[in-house]
Amino acid sequence: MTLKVENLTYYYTNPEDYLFKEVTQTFAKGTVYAILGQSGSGKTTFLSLLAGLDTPKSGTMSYDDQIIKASNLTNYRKKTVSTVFQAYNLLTYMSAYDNVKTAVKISAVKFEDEKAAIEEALEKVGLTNEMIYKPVSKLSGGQQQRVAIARALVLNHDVIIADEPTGNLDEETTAQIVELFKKIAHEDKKIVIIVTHETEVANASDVVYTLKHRKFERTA
Ligand SMILES: Nc1ncnc2c1ncn2[C@@H]1O[C@H](COP(=O)(O)OP(=O)(O)OP(=O)(O)O)[C@@H](O)[C@H]1O
Repeated sequence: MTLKVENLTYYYTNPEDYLFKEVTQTFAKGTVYAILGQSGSGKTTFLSLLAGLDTPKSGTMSYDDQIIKASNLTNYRKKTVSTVFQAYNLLTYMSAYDNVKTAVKISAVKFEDEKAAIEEALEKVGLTNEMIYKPVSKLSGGQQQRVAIARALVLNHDVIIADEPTGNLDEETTAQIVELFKKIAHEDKKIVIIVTHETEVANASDVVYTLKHRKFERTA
């Protein structure tokens, strides 16, 4: 399983003001990738292409050697990719359990034992039984991000994309969340791609790309 981009080019309005041009990269399962780059360099834009939220101006993206066409993006988002954001984006008046359950409901995926699947995802990210049934607003930032990660995991998609997932967290919690992403990639054989501006996150990742001068370079 690999996610590949080939000759990917993107600009918002003016082709000469491209953010990146003809980028070719392969993302393999079992690996955590960090994408570094200065503010405004285009990291979030690149992630939005990988997440199937936007289409490139030219070039292709493929998963498992199948080109993902614009007409297939909805399917790709439903079946292959899940996202985690800096701001957690949880329904804070609901419990962790209900947040994950809501994602399952929206996806329309049917589990044989839905409760067990939701509890398993929440347990995997290190939340105790006591934590998962109280309102998310009563959890710490790190715990809330774990809920968001469980929500991304429950559908068992192959690609997990995270945009500054530790941007609101202290150093120690950041290290724990990065360890969690590594466990997910290494043990569950997922592709994990993290946009970050934190060198500690990059240092802990398996592969680092830096978007600099409108080019991607492997820097670790
Ligand atoms: N919808 C949009 N329309 C036009 N320009 C945009 C749009 N979204 C972003 N941009 C511009 O594209 C450039 C790249 O933005 P992007 O958010 O991808 O950068 P980034 O590297 O993720 O930045 P940061 O680290 O600050 O989040 C910026 O100059 C931004 O102003």
